[in-house]
Parts: sequence; C-alpha cells; structure tokens
Amino acid sequence: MINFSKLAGYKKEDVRNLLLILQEFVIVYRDNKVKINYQSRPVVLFLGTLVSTFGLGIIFILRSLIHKYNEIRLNNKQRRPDLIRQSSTILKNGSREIFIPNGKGKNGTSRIIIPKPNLDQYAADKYLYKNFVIDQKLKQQKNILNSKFLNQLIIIWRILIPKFYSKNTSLLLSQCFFLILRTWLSLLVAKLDGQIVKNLIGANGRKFARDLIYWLLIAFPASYTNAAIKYLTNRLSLSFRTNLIRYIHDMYLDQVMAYYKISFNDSQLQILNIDQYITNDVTKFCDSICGLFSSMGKPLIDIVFFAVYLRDNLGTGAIVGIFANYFLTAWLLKFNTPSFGKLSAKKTHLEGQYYNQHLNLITNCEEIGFYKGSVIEKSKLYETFQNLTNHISKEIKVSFNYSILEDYILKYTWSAWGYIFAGLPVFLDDIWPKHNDLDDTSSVDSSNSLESNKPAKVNERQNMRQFIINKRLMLSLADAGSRLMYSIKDVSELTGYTDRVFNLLTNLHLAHSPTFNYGSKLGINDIHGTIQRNYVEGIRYEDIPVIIPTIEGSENEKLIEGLNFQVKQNKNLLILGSNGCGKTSIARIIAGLWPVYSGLLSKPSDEDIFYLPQKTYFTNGNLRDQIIYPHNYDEMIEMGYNDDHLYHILREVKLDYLLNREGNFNVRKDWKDVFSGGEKQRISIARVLFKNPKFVILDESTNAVSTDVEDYLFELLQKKKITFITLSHRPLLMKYHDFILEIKNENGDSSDWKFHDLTSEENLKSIDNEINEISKKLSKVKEWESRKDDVELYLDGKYDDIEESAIELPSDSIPLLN
Ligand SMILES: Nc1ncnc2c1ncn2[C@@H]1O[C@H](COP(=O)(O)OP(=O)(O)OP(=O)(O)O)[C@@H](O)[C@H]1O
Repeated sequence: MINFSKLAGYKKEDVRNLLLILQEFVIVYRDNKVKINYQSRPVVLFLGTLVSTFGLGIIFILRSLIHKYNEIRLNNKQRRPDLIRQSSTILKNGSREIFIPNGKGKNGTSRIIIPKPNLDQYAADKYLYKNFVIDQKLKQQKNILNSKFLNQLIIIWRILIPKFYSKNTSLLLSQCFFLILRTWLSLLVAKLDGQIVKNLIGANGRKFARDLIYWLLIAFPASYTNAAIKYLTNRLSLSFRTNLIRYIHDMYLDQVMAYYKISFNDSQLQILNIDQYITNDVTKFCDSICGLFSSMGKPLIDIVFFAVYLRDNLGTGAIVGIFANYFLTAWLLKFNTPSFGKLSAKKTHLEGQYYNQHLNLITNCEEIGFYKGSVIEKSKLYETFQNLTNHISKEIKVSFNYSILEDYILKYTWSAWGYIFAGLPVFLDDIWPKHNDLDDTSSVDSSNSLESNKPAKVNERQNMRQFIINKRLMLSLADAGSRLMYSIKDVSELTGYTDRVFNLLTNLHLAHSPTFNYGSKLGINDIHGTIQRNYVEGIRYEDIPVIIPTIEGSENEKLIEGLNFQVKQNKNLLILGSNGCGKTSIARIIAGLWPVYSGLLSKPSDEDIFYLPQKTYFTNGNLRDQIIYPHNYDEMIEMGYNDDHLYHILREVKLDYLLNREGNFNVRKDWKDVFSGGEKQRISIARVLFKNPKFVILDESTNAVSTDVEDYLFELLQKKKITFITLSHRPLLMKYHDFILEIKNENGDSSDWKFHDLTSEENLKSIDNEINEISKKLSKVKEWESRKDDVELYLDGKYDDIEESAIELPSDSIPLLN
C-alpha cells in the first residue's frame, strides 16, 4: 500500500485525525440526513421555473426557425438584393412592406410590415384633442379624477393600447403576473429568512442546511421574476413607442403636409423644435410610463399583501398606525415636492435647443466656413448651453432640499416605525393580542414542526423567528411605501412628458383639421377660398390674394392683391418680379402649403404637377434616389423604368459624366455637398424628366447654369411638351414663354400685377420692334468693334482730329461688351 503520509510529508497522526473528522462527518450526515420535501414550495417553484423556461425557449427557437424559413423563401423569390433593400410595397390589406438591412451578410434583410394607417381612428380622435382645451375650461372643479394629467393620459392610452386583444395587453398582463409573483416570493423569502435564523439560534444543523437549500432554490424563480419584470418593462416601452410613433408619423407625413403647416400655428399651443418632441419626448414618455407601472405597481401590490399579512400578526391597530404614518408623511412630502414635471419639460426643451444649434452647425458647415462664422456660432452654442446648465443647476438645487426630507422620512423614520411595530409583540408578549401564529410551516415546508418538548427555549426562538419575519415584512412595507413616495417625483415628471406628447398630438390634429387657420386669432372662418382639384385645363387663379399666413389671418397685409391668371397646357408662363414680391408664394398656394383666403384656385391632380423649389433638396440615399425623388426604386420598377432610362435622362441634362465618375447608381454620398450649384439644378431638371408631369413650376431653377445650358434645358422641356411656369426676376427668360405675369412692387405695399400675352398680334409686333431695335444696336456695336483701335487711340487722346460723332458709343450696349 502506498504510504501517502510519507509522500506528503505529514505526520501519521495528522492524517489519522483528518480521517477521524471525516468519519465523524459521515456519521453526522447519516444520522442527521437532510430531508428535502419535494412537494415544498421552493422545490415546486424551482422546478416550475425550470420547466417553463425550457418550454419558452423551445417556443422561441421554433418561432425564429419559422421566421428564418419565411425570409429565405422570400429572398429566393426576389433575388435582387438592391430591390429588396429599397422595396416599399403596399400589400393587399393596405399595410406597407419594407425590407431593411439586418447586418447579416452583405445583403441580409429583414422584412417589416407597417400596418395601414387607421384613418377612421385619427378622424375620431380629432375631437378628443381639439375639444380638450375647451373641456378643461368647462370642467372647473379640480379633483384627482378630473386632473388634466389623467384626462390627457386616458386619451393617449387609446393609442398605446388600441384594442384589448393586442400584444401590449398581453405584455401588460404578464407584467402584472410577475409583479404579484414577486410579492408572493418576497413573502416566502421573509418566512424562510425567519426560519433560517430560528434554526441557527436553535443550533438545528439539519434544518438549517435544508432551509439553506430551499433558500438557494427559491432564489432562482426570484431572480428570474426580477429579470422578467425588467424585460417586460423595456419591451412594453418599446411597443408603446412603436404605436405612438406610427400614429405620429401617419399624421405628420401625409397629404396634409402637417410637417410644414405645424410651424405656422403660433397660437397658445405652439410647439418649437418638433423633432425634439418626436424623437425625445415620446421616448421619455414611454420609458417613464412603463417604469412607473413597475415602480408603482410593485409597491402597491406589496403594500396590500404585506398589510394583510401583518394585520394577522400585529393586529388591526398596528396597521392603522402604520398607515396613518404613511399618509401623514405622504402629505408632507407632496406638500414639499417641487414641480418636477415642469422642470423636466423645460429641461427637455432646452436640451432640444442646444441639440438643434449643433445640428444647424453641421448642416451649414460649409457656408459658416466661408463666412468664417465660428466665433458667432460658438457664442450662440455657448448661450444655449448656458441656458441649459443654468436650468439644470436650478433643478439640482431644488432636488437637494427635497432629497434631505425624502430620505429622512422614507428611509429612517419609516424604518424606525417598522422596528417599533415589529418589536411590540416581542416586548409586550403578555398583553399583545395573539394573532395567527407565524409558525405557518406549510408556507415554506409543511414538514416543519414545532419542538414542543422545550417550551422556554422554543418560545425564545419563536419570538426571534417572529421578529425576523415581522421586521422583514415591515421593512419591505416601508420600502414599498417609500418607493411609492419616490414615484411621486416620477409621476410629476410623467405629467411633464404627457403634456408635451399631448401637445404634439393636438397640434397634429389641428393641422389636419379642415378648419385649420394657420394660428389665426380671427377664428375659424378665416379661410374662404375654394380649391378645384383635378382641373384638366391647367392652372387657374381667380381673384386670389397672396397673404402670408400668420396670426393676423386674412387681415394680414397682402403681398399681391386679388390675382387672376390662367395657364393652359403647352402655354408657358413667366412670373416676373423683384425679390420678395411674392413669386414663390404664388407657387406655395398652388402646392397647398399656404391657404387660399378667398377666390378660386383650379389645379390639376398632384400627379400632373411638379414643383422645383429654389433650393434643391437631396435625400439620404444613392445617386439613383436623387434622380427619382420623390419616388423609390420599387415604384420606379413599377413605372416600367430601369437604370438605362436614368442614364438616358442624365445624358439629356448633360450629367452623364457623373455616372462615369461615380461608377454606378448605387453610390451613396452626402450629395448636397458633392454637387455644384449648376449640377444641383440639372439634377432637378432630371427629376422633372423622370416624373414627366404635364406642368412644372420652376422657381429660379436655372439661374446657376450657363446661358447656353439654360437655353438647352428650356428647349428640352418644350420638346417634351412639359408646360412650365417659371418664377424669376430675369426678363431674359421671356423668349421661352407665351405669357408673362409681371408683379410690380413700386410703393412698397402690396404688389400690382399685369398679365402680358406674348403671342397676341400686338405683342408680337412690339416684340418684332424690340428685336429690330436690338439688331440696330448690335450692328452699331459691331461697327464700334471694327473701329476698336481708333477708339482706343481716341481715348488715349492721340487722335484729337477724329470726329466725336464718328465713334459714338452705344451706351446701352456697353454691358453686352463687358
Ligand atoms: N413663413 C413666412 N413668414 C413670414 N414671411 C414670409 C414667410 N414666407 C415668405 N415670407 C415673406 O413673403 C415675401 C414673399 O416671399 P417669396 O418667397 O414669395 O418671394 P419671392 O418673390 O419668391 O422672392 P425671390 O425672388 O427672392 O425668391 C417675402 O418678403 C418673405 O420674406
């Protein structure tokens, strides 16, 4: 036999002693073998959690496999990755199908279905938002059920959970289930805690070991429940946000063009930095409401559970005492709570301003660079940042005093109160009424029983156990109460976010209202004009005043008095006038951006008319997207076009070198910085050629291209039979047009206008005369040029004898020579 003791260098006695100890351990274990009751709650809960986790895991794996199978099937059907990436198809049920890159492989995409906008719901909701302010004024009495916040929340709730049988309801119910489960588990843990301490004091190793095992087993469902609550809170918040954002996007980006009109509403409800509202406030609102649900839901459930349980142990008097304390302190706290809602709403607003200032800097970095405007931009940034920091430091100061009071009351006073009530049954053992004995062994393990043969010791241990349980429950109750109190601050913050989100929704509904009056203080009957859509003849203005929509409404100063003109197909119109006289405003009215305050506007369908704004807009995307804007690739394919057609268009506007330079249409760049001024305008004309509308409005769309290219582009449009309405201040463009609408602003007030028919006999004659005049002047210039040397000598004073009349300079032709 190997002598281990020698090998290890230990003495024989040491080894023997060790073996003896081990042997003793085995004997103790055999005699006091820990008996685990497999029907006890900790074991059942542990196994239940294990089985349900396993089951859920299998369901998720199956779901993802089915999902993957569908993806592969779809990808096989539409093999073109480019098409899949950009596709946005309307399905039969009206929902939109889009594919977004999922980062898996080069061409990996995920299919996303965006449900059809529920226009009926939006129409029905309109009255809730529109009438809210009026309703609030009518309901004068102030009580908790009639608070502005609750009413706003109830209205928004319809968007968060539109119908009972929905994903969000199941998420919410699951969360409720886990919240209750957590409270129940806390109760079990409290009892187990008491039992472990009791076993420790009683030196009962067997039971101590058993309860420790139970403790570890119950820890699994308890941790699982905590994680599940966090998970569900985040999922619910994301889901709420998705619902809200879809609602907002549907309202914000539709035919009504709320994204443009909303800025005009400078009434009481005006919102600045709407992007901030949509991107930031909605998120914070959803996080806040979901966080509040768990942060308030759990303490509420806890309070009910623990109060009922403690009432059994301590008696009704104690519970009344505890709650009296809670209510008193809650009132004290509420009384001293600063308006965190308003503070956080203002902070969000200031954060938005600071963010926008930065955004403005990046967007216009080139222009600012040319102007060397970094100093002024820095001071502006600093100013907005300073406003923000001032506000935050105010918020910190306000919170400081509140935190002292809050901590003192919630952490220390309540715990002390808890100790007192937990200690009462121990100290006043004789006089304290005996309630339900806490040795409810069945709650943790039905096999646990009292050791009745040692009454004195048992009583001591029993007291200890009872104290531990009561203390734990009291502290949990205090904790639940304090968390409920802490959430007063969260509620206050939520009121701020709710108000902002509600304001955003109200503004969207206002912009959608047929009586939207662009914030006019005059009332709803301000806009009386009539719009005739789908007018096949062309565009007709009948006695329409051009007015900037402001708070003054129709009483605002008119840019142009009652305007009358008509454009028919293939008869091009030039609207001529100085800067700021209101040319673009005429187009704004046709496009529906500005209202028709009075008169009649007839216009073709949106399909037949296209607008080229003064500043060309470039979308985020590839070269192809710039040409086909506002269509997408999928629509282009549906229209029967392909990249060859786009190349042909680029050739027509003399931009084919762009494709040769960039390589292909899929190149993505920041195009607004890449294209030169003239290229931008030619891309605009390429858009017209792609769209091929009947009418196009060109707002100074060729002023950056050279004269020869300008000639060419107008001829191209004429060749394509696209009728154009050109807005410009250059009379030179007259040659491509049949009519001129001349806007004269001589006295600085509203402009007069005059309509000229360039095709009429009289005008043709006057044009002939003008051409003759110009020809005469030209011949004089030519003569002058032929005698250039003589002129120079004359100007140098060398040929005094030359007759002045012989070198008479045609004064108005000098600019031509220059
Ligand atoms: N949203 C607005 N709020 C206030 N004033 C505005 C608004 N939009 C335009 N204006 C004013 O209306 C007037 C007409 O503007 P408009 O853009 O129609 O001029 P325009 O004739 O096209 O000028 P330009 O030749 O310089 O492009 C200008 O004085 C402009 O400042």
